[in-house]
Amino acid sequence: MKIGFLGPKATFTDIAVREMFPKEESVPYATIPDCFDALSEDEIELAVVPLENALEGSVNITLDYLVHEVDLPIIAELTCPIRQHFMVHPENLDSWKETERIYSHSHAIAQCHKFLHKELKGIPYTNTTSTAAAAQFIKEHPDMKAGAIANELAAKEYGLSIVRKDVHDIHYNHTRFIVLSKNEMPLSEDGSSFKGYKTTVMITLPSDRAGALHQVLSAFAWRRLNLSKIESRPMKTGLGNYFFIIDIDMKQDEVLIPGVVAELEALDCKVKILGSYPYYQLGLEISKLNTYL
Ligand SMILES: O=C(O)C(=O)C[C@]1(C(=O)O)C=C[C@@H](O)C=C1
Repeated sequence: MKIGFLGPKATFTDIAVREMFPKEESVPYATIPDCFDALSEDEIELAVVPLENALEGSVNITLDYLVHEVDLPIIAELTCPIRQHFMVHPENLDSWKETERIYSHSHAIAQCHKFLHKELKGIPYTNTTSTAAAAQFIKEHPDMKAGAIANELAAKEYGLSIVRKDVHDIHYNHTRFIVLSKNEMPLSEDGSSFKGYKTTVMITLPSDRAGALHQVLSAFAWRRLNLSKIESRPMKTGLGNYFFIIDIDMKQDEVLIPGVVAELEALDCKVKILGSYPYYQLGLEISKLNTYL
């Protein structure tokens, strides 16, 4: 089975894939849309992309592609701990305090705001397509006074020196990744990483109706359906038009979820189920990193 992921080698997404699918072939793609396209065009059977970080919130490009650009179901969700480190080219190790530019994924930069403000105040950032892309760039530019924020595997993969470890603002830093596939794929319910099932729905409210969101939420509430996430995003059809993404804390059944969908449709809402899938909490053991190289 071929699995596409946000690359290059040694992104956090790559680590999530290695943890969840250790025996499968994996293929890096430069951007999140490239992963979606590769799956749509059957170059790969699964795609793994980041969805949400505990400190920085949703990865909007993933949400927007899921809703506006493709029709690909979510078949699993993987949550991984995220540890960010600041690294430079080994040739610049002694002079790292003279860093003139910091490279990383925008989410990673935002997760390390306190460190950057305190130790590298005022140094400009350049956003890259992933943390590992930043590490690769630093490897290829020893002549530049630059550093990257990335993980330990990336430091090893691209031969960089970590000068500050664990520079993310808050200890509890996790990112959720989603696995997409055109085909149903039985995934294991054994082992301690399996945590349960979720169903994700996208809901568009009828325009300008007072109390519409309240009615939507009560359709879930009186059925005692537990919601673990509710998020709104612009419809891209004009200011003030939003859709909602709601995670229901259960597997799709034959009664409650079809009931909620029918009730919402009767309220003139548009409802689309984006997936009903198992979710996993992966613990990244640092000792395992060496086996990935
Ligand atoms: O750049 C990476 O390493 C990724 O896998 C992407 C990503 C993200 O998009 O949030 C994943 C985890 C971290 O939160 C930072 C970056």
